[in-house]
Amino acid sequence: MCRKPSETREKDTVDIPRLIRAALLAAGAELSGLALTGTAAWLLLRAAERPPLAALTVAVLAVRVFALLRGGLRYAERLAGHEVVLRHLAELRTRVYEALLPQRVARHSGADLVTRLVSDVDAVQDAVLRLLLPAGVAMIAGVVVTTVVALASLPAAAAVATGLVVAALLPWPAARLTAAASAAAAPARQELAERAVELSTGRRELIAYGAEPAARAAAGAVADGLAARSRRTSAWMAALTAAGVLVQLATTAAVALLSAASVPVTAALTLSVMALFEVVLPLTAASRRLPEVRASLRRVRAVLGERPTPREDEEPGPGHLRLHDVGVTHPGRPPALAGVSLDLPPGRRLGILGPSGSGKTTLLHVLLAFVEPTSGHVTIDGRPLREHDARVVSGALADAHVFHTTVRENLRLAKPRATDGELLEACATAGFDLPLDRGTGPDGAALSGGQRQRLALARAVLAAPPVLLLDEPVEGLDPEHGDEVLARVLAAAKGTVVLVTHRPGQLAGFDQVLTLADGRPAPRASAAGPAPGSR
Ligand SMILES: Nc1ncnc2c1ncn2[C@@H]1O[C@H](COP(=O)(O)OP(=O)(O)OP(=O)(O)O)[C@@H](O)[C@H]1O
Repeated sequence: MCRKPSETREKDTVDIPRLIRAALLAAGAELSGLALTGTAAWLLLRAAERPPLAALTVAVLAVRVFALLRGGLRYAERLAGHEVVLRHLAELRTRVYEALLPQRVARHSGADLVTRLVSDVDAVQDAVLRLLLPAGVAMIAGVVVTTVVALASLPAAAAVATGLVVAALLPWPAARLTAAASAAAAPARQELAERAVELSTGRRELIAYGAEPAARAAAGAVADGLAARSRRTSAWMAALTAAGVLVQLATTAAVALLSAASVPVTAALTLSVMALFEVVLPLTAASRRLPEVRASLRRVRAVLGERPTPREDEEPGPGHLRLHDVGVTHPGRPPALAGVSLDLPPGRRLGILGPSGSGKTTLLHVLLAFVEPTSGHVTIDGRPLREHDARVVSGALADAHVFHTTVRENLRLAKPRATDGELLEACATAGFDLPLDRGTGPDGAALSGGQRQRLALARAVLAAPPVLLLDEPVEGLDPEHGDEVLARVLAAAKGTVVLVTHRPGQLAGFDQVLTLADGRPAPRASAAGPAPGSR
């Protein structure tokens, strides 16, 4: 479903007129409630003075009208508020889904996708219904009540205005406190998640070496630390809530003392002001969601701002890669890659050699845009690599994921409309001979290590990208069989090939060899001799 840019921009914001209508209805409902409280208080105290019944008739009628209005307006406000938000959410969810769809494999994990599609979009609902609308309603109700109090007593109105301003400021420290607490807790949360994953995925080794109790205790200690931090934050939040109640009581008492009006009117104003704070004070608790909501909105905007991936019927670019003085440094570590400059016109064959830990995989990850260089830059067909069409650069990585489905579906990831004939041809090239209907098990556990590797290789062959990256693709196979498979894969490859290997013999016929040592190119890059089975 394609939209014109103007149409897309139009849908970027909530429908403002509908939102204002919802805010006015909500403010009407709250003001009816406050008027009901005030009128009822006036009626009780005035009735105690035993006036003629006619003096009470209007108030009796007003109580009924306000009671009906409050219920009716509340119902209308819920309808209007939810209508505006749900309409916007439905539209937004579709657009986020469309924006994520083409990039789901390359850029976001499954959990990340769910977060972006569900929680982040739901945050928009919270932003409007729990924060924006209540804040608008509190403001309208505050102004109206202060004005009404001012008709009876200016000092009392000044006290109400002051109390409201103080109460309206409380959400800010609450939001900052929550943001600071969640930022401080983030490393511990990450550590807990990592420890939980290790406890689960590495349980066999932990049990075999008797290290499971210690690992469990270490995870427990991190969880306890998080709980202690959360209790401290809750204590601060309780203090802020108590401060809000104190402001409410002080303002109410000030109105009772400063009002120069009759006792029934003073009672009506006092109770209305007290009830008014019930509209304002919940904003303090609601504002705790503010940092989370802002982060979600940022993520939604980021997804919508991502460059739309070209459609399947569009031709991908030729894939001319250029690396200019590229480096990658992980925090607190020596550079994993430094000073790598390469020019790889379409059809070039580059071999990468180097001892373990020399940066070979890091370089492939840079070429796939999985890792952002910390220095230098990479272009493809003259544009920044980040903007590349995911179909231009792909390949078989050493730790390629095998999805829990069938061989066929794992292969179709590379080419969704491939026929069984094409799938079998790719399998033959990669030396993979399991039936297409064979289940692969979770994480490919139903396949042997070598079968997983060749399945990943068959997937890369099927994708036939303009730039094919191969990270030690036949390392687990016996050398003779591995060489045969590699020769077939190289013969089938039509475009650029970047091959990482520990065996220089596999690079015969390559145009260029880059040898890495400690992340840096070794002084001389050489052309290699004729290739077995290459062009
Ligand atoms: N995410 C990371 N955080 C910190 N250091 C990293 C990270 N990834 C890689 N490194 C470090 O960067 C260096 C290069 O790693 P890389 O995986 O690129 O090496 P390699 O040449 O592919 O090794 P091998 O041949 O063993 O696969 C290593 O010292 C590694 O420890």
